[in-house]
Amino acid sequence: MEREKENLESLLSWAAQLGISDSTTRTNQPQHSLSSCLGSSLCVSHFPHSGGRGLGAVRDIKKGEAVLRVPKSALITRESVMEDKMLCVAVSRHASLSSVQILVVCLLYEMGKGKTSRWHPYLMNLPHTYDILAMFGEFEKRALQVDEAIWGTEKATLKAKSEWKEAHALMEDLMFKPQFLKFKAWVWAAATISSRTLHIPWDEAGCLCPVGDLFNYDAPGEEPSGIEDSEHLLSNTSNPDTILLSGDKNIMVDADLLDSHSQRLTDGGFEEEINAYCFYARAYYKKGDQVLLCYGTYTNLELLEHYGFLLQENPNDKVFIPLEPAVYSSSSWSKESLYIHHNGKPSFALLAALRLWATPQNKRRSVGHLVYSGSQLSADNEIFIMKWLLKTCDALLKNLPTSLEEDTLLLNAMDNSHHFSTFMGITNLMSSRNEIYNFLEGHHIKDAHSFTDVILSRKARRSMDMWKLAVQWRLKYKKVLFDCISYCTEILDSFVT
Ligand SMILES: C[S@@+](CC[C@H](N)C(=O)[O-])C[C@H]1O[C@@H](n2cnc3c(N)ncnc32)[C@H](O)[C@@H]1O
Repeated sequence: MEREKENLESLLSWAAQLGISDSTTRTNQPQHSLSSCLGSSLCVSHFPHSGGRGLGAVRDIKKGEAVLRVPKSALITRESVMEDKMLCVAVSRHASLSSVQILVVCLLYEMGKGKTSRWHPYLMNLPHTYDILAMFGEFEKRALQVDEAIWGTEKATLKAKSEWKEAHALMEDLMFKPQFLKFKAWVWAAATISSRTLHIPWDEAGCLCPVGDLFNYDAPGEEPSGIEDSEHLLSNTSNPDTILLSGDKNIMVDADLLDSHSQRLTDGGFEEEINAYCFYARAYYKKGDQVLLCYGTYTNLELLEHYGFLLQENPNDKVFIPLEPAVYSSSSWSKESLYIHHNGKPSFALLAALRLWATPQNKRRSVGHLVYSGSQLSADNEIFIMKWLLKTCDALLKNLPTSLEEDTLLLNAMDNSHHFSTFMGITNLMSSRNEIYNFLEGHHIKDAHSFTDVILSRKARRSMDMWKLAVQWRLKYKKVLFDCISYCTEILDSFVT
């Protein structure tokens, strides 16, 4: 704890010397006299329920106010790390590596320099572990229960493994110490890059931004000009003028639509004129509030994949349900647009595609204009698709190994796991306990005489943290299906009365 505090203090005074500042007066000048780059607008604080370490407001802050500036010279980019000639020459011999793989190698290279790294105070403050999907072991992966999420985890692990293997020769050329050559080191560095880089216009790999990467995440709101409208536009424009938003989440939208709503998906950006990364308040904050940053639009599974957390209330969460091939082929909606919203309502495109699919083939052309405007076609058509949706969601829920109630109980047990006997006591109330046995077996506590004496090892604790994320994710998934059933029931009832 004491060490953490010291590390943070050196980060903040080092940052002041580099010209990083939260002061409202604009200067990129180093502030040698200051012991901290913060204090005018922000301070580092702990927010246990929304991200842990983060940035809090030290005064009331207005929406749109500048809250932090980080000069270009402080950023870790491929370009800045490759000022090191040896690294630059070695990288040039491995042209097939992606920009992100090279940035991961750059980070490990700087870590290997220890105290001689120019970013040492920053590197000392990086998290030691991450709970991203690629870190999930077999047990945590299975705990997700839903095929789509299990495949996502497998894909993330395979991707990390193959990227590490491809970069191995470069890391050997650079004579990395054995601990930096390990897969574990690679996953740590790749997770750091995935969860902390910010967009810069000159390098698709992005940058690590000291102090700027202490902002925790806030989801973009549920504005009517959001993705739902964008989907609508996409499938109706023959040649959409597409742009790319939010890092590697390739959401294509009509540029005119975006301009017209002047929607800002992030609250920070690199500003050429002042050669610095600048951050602006995305909301009004009272003194003491956490000041948040929107990194982009993510579902909970994507948040788990890239950042290792999920949101209890995520307006951008989606649940995909299995659809018959004929649903996809009956309309031009993209597969990605056919989902159930976080609140249980089917997406505009899903409703439209189902309405069309439930229409006899020879009548589809004549109702096309109604479908694309979001109108119901007939009472029979609407009742049919609502019954179909309800049945599909119900079957999905029934096929999962645990119920919504059991997951709620399990999460409650996990929240009390500091007393292991309490954890066991609560889980005794669950009807299916296979998962509990697997956890106990995996961590050699199955045969403990008394659970009162059990203290979880560090490994078991980490596994429980990831298991908890998996249970939170599947519970959210189940809630969405459950809410969709309620939505369908309500619509069906409205036809009866
Ligand atoms: C850019 S860092 C933010 C600062 C970070 N909390 C730290 O201590 O360094 C992003 C990481 O913070 C955590 N995080 C950010 N926003 C969060 C939120 N709303 N809820 C939970 N964790 C969050 C996640 O671990 C994520 O990978």
